[in-house]
Amino acid sequence: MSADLSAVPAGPVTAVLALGSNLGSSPQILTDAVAQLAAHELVQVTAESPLVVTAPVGGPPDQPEYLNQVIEVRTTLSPLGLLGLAHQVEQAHHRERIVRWGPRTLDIDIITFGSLSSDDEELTLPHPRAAERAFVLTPWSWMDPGAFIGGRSVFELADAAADRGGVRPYRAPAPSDPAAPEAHPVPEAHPAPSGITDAGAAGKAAQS
Ligand SMILES: Nc1ncnc2c1ncn2[C@@H]1O[C@H](COP(=O)(O)OP(=O)(O)OP(=O)(O)O)[C@@H](O)[C@H]1O
Ligand SMILES: Nc1nc2c(c(=O)[nH]1)N=C(CO)CN2
Repeated sequence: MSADLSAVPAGPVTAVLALGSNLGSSPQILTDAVAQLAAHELVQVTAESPLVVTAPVGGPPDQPEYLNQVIEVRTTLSPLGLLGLAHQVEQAHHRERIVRWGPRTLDIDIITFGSLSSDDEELTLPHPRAAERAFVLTPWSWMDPGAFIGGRSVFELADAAADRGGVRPYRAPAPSDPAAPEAHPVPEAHPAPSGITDAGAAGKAAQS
């Protein structure tokens, strides 16, 4: 399939994004990331799932649990423009790619972009592993119980996913809660995240 991933859509397209973090102050990182995506003039965040705590799937066995969330956006960015924006937001949170499926401050995957299909390695749509990941499907089904991916019900896929038992709702700790989890330490000291700009987002067009 060869979709034109740089094409700016004629009108707003609904896309589903999955966010994950297991290094640093994950609840704050996800909150900031959604705000940074929403701050782009060509992106509107139209729905947000609850946060979920999830057991790591793949990668190093000793990595911390993840905090995951799924959001829906309406955008007039091109598919690659939206990917570029996702990468900018990841970089603002010092995402490093060291080990495949290794721990990260922030990961943003594009799960669907309208009804687009793409087998391009740079941007595969729908996301090739989303339909088997409860850490994506469960929060997505809570946000939108009628959602489909690849013609299949997200709700039913979540129920069938091998990692479904590793997903639970996130409960924000009360400030005085002795069980409040520590933020997962990030290996190196990093400067505060910088603001997100349009600079790297391809396919930018005037809002329609
Ligand atoms: N649907 C997609 N969403 C995000 N990135 C994608 C997608 N399809 C392909 N990619 C490409 O995958 C590359 C690797 O992405 P990343 O390092 O975030 O993978 P990952 O999140 O660790 O693993 P996984 O792809 O299994 O979720 C990116 O540079 C990007 O170009
Ligand atoms: N629980 C969980 N496991 C993962 C996650 C994630 O976000 N949550 N992301 C991965 C690569 O994208 C690999 N494994």
